[in-house]
Amino acid sequence: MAVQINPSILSADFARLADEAKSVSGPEGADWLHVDVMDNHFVPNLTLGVPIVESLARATDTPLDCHLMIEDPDRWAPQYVEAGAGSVTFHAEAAAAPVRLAREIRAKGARASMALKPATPIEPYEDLLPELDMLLIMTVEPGFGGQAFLDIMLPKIRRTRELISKHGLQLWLQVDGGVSADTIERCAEAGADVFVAGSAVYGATDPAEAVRSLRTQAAAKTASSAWACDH
Ligand SMILES: O=C(CO)[C@H](O)[C@H](O)COP(=O)(O)O
Ligand SMILES: [Fe+2]
Repeated sequence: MAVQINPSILSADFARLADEAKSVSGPEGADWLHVDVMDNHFVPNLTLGVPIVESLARATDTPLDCHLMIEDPDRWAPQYVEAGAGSVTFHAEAAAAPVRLAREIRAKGARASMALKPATPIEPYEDLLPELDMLLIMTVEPGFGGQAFLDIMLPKIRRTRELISKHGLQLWLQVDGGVSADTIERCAEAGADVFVAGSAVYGATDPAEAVRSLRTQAAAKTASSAWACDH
């Protein structure tokens, strides 16, 4: 699979969401738009919910990648599929029944994805990987944009890529938090193929150019990485 760049609207102007979405759309633009849903319980911040995702889905052709940093995703995640999300990520630490939830998200027609906070290891979830379309490794503590990338997550990205290869799975490996021109190559080399970037895209003078440039960097590193040979 080609590398994918998913700008996070957490760093966009919330009063101009439709325009901000359009600013990164187009043939060489965002593969997905990353939508951070925070409930001030699972994380100490509050962003947006189902009605805004519904409006955003109508306002852009770019598919929505909803990252749910919320308690009780078992109850809420299916509603984000109904709101128009093409991919829904719930947190392993919050889901009561992750297998049942992933199956429900898929049955409703979206890609099912699970996220791990920095202190959550991948190993207990090895047997669940076939139930997922994407695994998200957080490279900051979830809750806020603009934080520094945690280099200590690189071994977890590598181990996860090894598990994906070992089981011959197609699932995508996403990284989220502090991904920028300075850090994206390390993530790509370690085995990530889907890159969320908030401040590195919406903090740039030209967000569309930032997407293109990040993709070029990641693709070059992926092509020269050992893990990509059997990808
Ligand atoms: O999930 C998130 C934070 O919890 C965001 O997606 C992430 O932080 C993106 O912002 P940046 O690229 O500026 O770190
Ligand atoms: Fe996110």
